[in-house]
Amino acid sequence: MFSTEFLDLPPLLGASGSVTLPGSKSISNRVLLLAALCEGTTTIHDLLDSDDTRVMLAALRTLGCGVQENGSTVEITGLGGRLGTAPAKLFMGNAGTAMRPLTAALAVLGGDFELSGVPRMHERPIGDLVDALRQLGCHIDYLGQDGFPPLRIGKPNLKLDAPIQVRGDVSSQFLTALLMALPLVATKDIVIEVVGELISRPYIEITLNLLARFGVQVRRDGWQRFTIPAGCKLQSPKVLHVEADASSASYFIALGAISMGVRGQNGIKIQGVGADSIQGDIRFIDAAKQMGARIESGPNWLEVRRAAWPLKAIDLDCNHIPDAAMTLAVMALYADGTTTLRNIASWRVKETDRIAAMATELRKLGATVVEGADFIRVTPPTSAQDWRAASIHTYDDHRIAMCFSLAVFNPAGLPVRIEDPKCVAKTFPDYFETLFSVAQASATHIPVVCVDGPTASGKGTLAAVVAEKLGYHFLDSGSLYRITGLAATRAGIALEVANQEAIVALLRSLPIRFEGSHILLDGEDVSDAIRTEEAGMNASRVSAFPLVRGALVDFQRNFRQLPGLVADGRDMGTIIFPNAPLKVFLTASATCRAERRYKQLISKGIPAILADLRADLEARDARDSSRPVAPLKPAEDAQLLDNSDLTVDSSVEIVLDWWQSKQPFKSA
Ligand SMILES: Nc1ncnc2c1ncn2[C@@H]1O[C@H](COP(=O)(O)OP(=O)(O)O)[C@@H](O)[C@H]1O
Ligand SMILES: Nc1ccn([C@H]2C[C@H](O)[C@@H](COP(=O)(O)OP(=O)(O)O)O2)c(=O)n1
Repeated sequence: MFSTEFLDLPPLLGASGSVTLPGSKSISNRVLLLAALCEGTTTIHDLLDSDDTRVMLAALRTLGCGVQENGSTVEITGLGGRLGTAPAKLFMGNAGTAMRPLTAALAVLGGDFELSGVPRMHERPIGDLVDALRQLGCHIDYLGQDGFPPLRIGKPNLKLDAPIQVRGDVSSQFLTALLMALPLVATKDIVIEVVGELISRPYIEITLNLLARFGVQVRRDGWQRFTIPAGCKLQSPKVLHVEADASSASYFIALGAISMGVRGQNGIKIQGVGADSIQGDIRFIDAAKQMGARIESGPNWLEVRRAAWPLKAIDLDCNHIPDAAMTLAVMALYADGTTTLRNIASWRVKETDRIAAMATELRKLGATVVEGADFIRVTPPTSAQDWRAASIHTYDDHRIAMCFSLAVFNPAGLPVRIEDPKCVAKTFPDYFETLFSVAQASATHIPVVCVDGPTASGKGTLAAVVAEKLGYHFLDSGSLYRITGLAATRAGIALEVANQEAIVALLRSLPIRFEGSHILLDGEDVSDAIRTEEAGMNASRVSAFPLVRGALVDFQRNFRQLPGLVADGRDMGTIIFPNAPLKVFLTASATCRAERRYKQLISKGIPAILADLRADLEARDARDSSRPVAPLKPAEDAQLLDNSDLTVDSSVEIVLDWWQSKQPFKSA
C-alpha cells in the first residue's frame, strides 16, 4: 500500500495481463456479522482485508466472538444469538457496512452499547434505521445530533406484531440491517414494509442470498414487503468463499476498455468474479459494453478488451450500480460525447458527497460537468490540448482515488496526482500495486530522481527517504559493485583489470535478490558483509573496470518501474539515466564526510580511526573521479547540494521542493 502524502501516476501507454482482486466488502462484512450471530464456527475464505472489515472484526472481538485470522481465511466462532452483559464501546470508523447492521443486531438483542465513528460517519444519516428499530421496541438514543451516530443502545421491549416500516430511498443498508438482525428474534412472522422506492436493490439481493446460505429464507413480495418466517434460525454454513469485489472489478473492466494491449498481449483478465456474480455491481459490465468494451466471462473470471474507440457516450439510470457507476464517470472522459448518469442521489450520502466531488475533480482534468440533485453529466475535454494535469483530491474516499487513476490514459500524456492514496485501504489496499502490475508506461515517462556524489555524502540516506516520500522504488547502485567485489574476492579472483572478463562471467552467474532493505547473494543475506570499509574499497576497484560497468547497465535500468525510481550512485545522472527529470549531485566537505562515516561505523559497533577513514575516502574520491569510464562528476544538468551544514530532513525537503517545482500540478 502507498502511505505517501500523494502518488504521482505517470501517463500510461497501455495495460494487459491478469489480476486477482480482493474479496467483496459487502459480502465480507455481511458474512462476518452473520457468522458472529449464529452458533458454531464458520471458516470464511478470501475475506477482504481492509479498513472496513478490520472495523467489523474488532467490534466482533469486543462483543466476545472467537476470531482466528490466518491470511485471507478467518474462522469466526459465533455468539449463538447471545450477547454478554458487559457494556461495550464500539468504534465503527467510516464503515457503513459495519455501523448499520451492527446497530440493528445489537438493538434487537439489547445490552449497553455505544457506537461511534470518524467525523464523517457522524454526518451519515441513520435516522430511518433508528426509527424502524424504535417501532420494534428497541431502545436507542442519539449521543450527538438527532438522526446521526454516535448512538447508545439499551435493552429493548420487543413488539413484533405490527409490520415494521423502513424507508428504502436513502440507503438500502437500513433494510439489510433489519433483514440480518430480525431472524435473531423471529418467534413469530416478522413483516418489514419498505416505504418509498427501494434503491440499490442488488445489495438487498446479496443480503437475501447470504441469509439463505445461513439457513434463513426470507419471503419477498416485490420490493415492498419482506417476511422473516417464524422460528427461523441462523445456521452456520461451516465454510464459505467470498467472491472478489465486483465494484473493485469495475476499475479493471474500465482499464480493459480504455487501454491498448502491451507486451504482445491484449486485454485484462480478472480473476475471482464472473458475470454470474451475486453482487449487483457486476451489472457494470453491461454499462461498460454499452460504452464499447468487449467482455467475456467464465466461472469466476472476466476478460475485457478495448473494442470501440473513442468510447461511446451513454445516458444511463445507475440506481442498480451506485458504486461502480463512479467508474463510468471517468470512462466518460474518453467518450465521443456527453455521458449522463442518473438516479444517483445516494452518492450524496456516501464517504463524501460523491456527486460534488466527482464534478470538482473531473473539471480539474478539463471536463465540462453539470451536476444535479441526483445526476451528473460529463463532457470530455474537447481535444488533447484541453486536458489539464490535475492533483486529485480524494476526500478519504477510496473510490475517488481508484477511478481517477484511470485518467492516466489521457491523450495529452499528462501525469495524474492522487492525494492521500492510502484511502484505497477501505476496500483495496493494494489497488495501485495491482494497477502497476499490468500497466505499461513509456520508459521515458517513468520518473527517476538521481542522487550522485562522493562516499559518505549522505546519498543513500537521502535517496531512501525521498523514495519513501514519493512512493518510488529505490536503487542503491553502489551495492551492485560491492556485491561484485565481495563475490570476486570470495572466488579468489584478484581485483585487477586483467581479470575483468572473469569477474563479469562471475557477475552474470550471480543470483542477486533484493528483499526490502536486504540483499541476498545466492540466498545468503550479505547486507552487512558488503557494508564494510574494505568492501567499499573493493567496490571502488571493480567499478573502474569498463566491462564490469557495461555488464551492470541494463540491470540498473530495469529498476525504472512504475510509479518511479530514486537511484543513488556515481553515474546515475551521467550514464544510467541521462534523461532523468531530476539529478542531484550531493557533496559535503571531506572532514564532514569522514566524521559521518566514523559515527556511522562506531554506532554499529565497528571500530574505526577517523584519520584512516578520511585518508580512505580521499583515496576513493580520487579513484572514482579519475577513472576513464563513468567518472564521478556532476551531470551537466545536475542540481548541486552541499549538505555539510544541513540535516538529513532539510536536505530531503530541498530535494522534494526541486522535485515539486518540476511537476505540472500545484502541491497537494
Ligand atoms: N545531511 C546529513 N547530515 C548529517 N548526517 C548525514 C547527512 N546525510 C547523511 N548523514 C549520515 O552520514 C552517514 C553516511 O551517509 P550515507 O547515506 O551512508 O552516505 P553515502 O550513501 O553517500 O555513502 C550516515 O550515518 C548518515 O546518517
Ligand atoms: N553508480 C555507482 C555506484 C558506486 N560505484 C562505485 C564507487 C564507489 O566507491 C563504490 C561503492 O559505492 P557506494 O555508493 O556503495 O559507496 P558509498 O556508500 O558512497 O561509500 O562503488 C560506482 O562506480 N558507480
